[in-house]
Amino acid sequence: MGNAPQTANEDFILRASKLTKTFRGFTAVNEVDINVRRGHIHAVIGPNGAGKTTCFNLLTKFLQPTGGTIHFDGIDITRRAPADIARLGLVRSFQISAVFPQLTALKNVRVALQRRTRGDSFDFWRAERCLSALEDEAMSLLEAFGLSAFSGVPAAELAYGRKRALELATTIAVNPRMLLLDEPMAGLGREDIERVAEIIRRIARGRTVLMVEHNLSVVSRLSDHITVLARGEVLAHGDYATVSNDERVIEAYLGSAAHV
Ligand SMILES: Nc1ncnc2c1ncn2[C@@H]1O[C@H](COP(=O)(O)OP(=O)(O)OP(=O)(O)O)[C@@H](O)[C@H]1O
Repeated sequence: MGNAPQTANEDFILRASKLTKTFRGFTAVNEVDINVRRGHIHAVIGPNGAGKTTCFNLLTKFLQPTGGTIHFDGIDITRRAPADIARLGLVRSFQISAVFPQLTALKNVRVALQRRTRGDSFDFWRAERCLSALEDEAMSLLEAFGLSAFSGVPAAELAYGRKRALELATTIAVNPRMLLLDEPMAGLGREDIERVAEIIRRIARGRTVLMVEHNLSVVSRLSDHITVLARGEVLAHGDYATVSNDERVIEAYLGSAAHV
């Protein structure tokens, strides 16, 4: 379907329209439309310098757009602050999680669960007794993320892939409606990639995921819908078969290290 227009009555949880970002006269993102369907895993891909990271930072409100609008579940969030949209349920990985290296995996998840029930602020003076009430829930989250054997291990001592899994577990603990992941596979070896891909698949049950990802093999297996950016503009969108057969996409990737 390439660049076919998307109709207004489809159930999009996130809608970015004509999103634009200019840095001192250089337009890094130019009138980009991204519509993310509720319950989908949506990937944003593109060759180096395409504007993916800038787009991600615009959607998570870490950057203010020069132009365009962003709606989350019908609410105009174009001018909202990151913490504000996190409260609405649109959460960037590692925005909330902040894994504490000296705390065990279990304590990290427990603190994150406490945060869900108490909102944004930590209250370290809360009785240890109260935190213990969340122990069972924390253990089952660790189990879901393949970390139960590491519950007593300080986060700092976990292998890289497991640390990534813990970060995702603490993000999910706050129960976001939509999760935005910035290159979740970056720096991971083959085995960890499989593990994290499975975690993302599980996370996506019952919520929406948008990810910027370089690993096209992962994108092809995980994504329901893909937006391809090149030179700050949307080149194509659709499922993997559609975009990977698009002449303009193939051309944009030629000469870059990755091929679709
Ligand atoms: N703060 C900034 N100031 C000036 N130019 C910027 C800034 N941030 C990004 N750019 C430029 O905008 C363009 C898009 O960058 P961006 O990092 O969004 O691309 P990307 O698709 O994420 O690239 P990569 O895959 O290499 O990470 C690049 O030309 C980059 O140099």
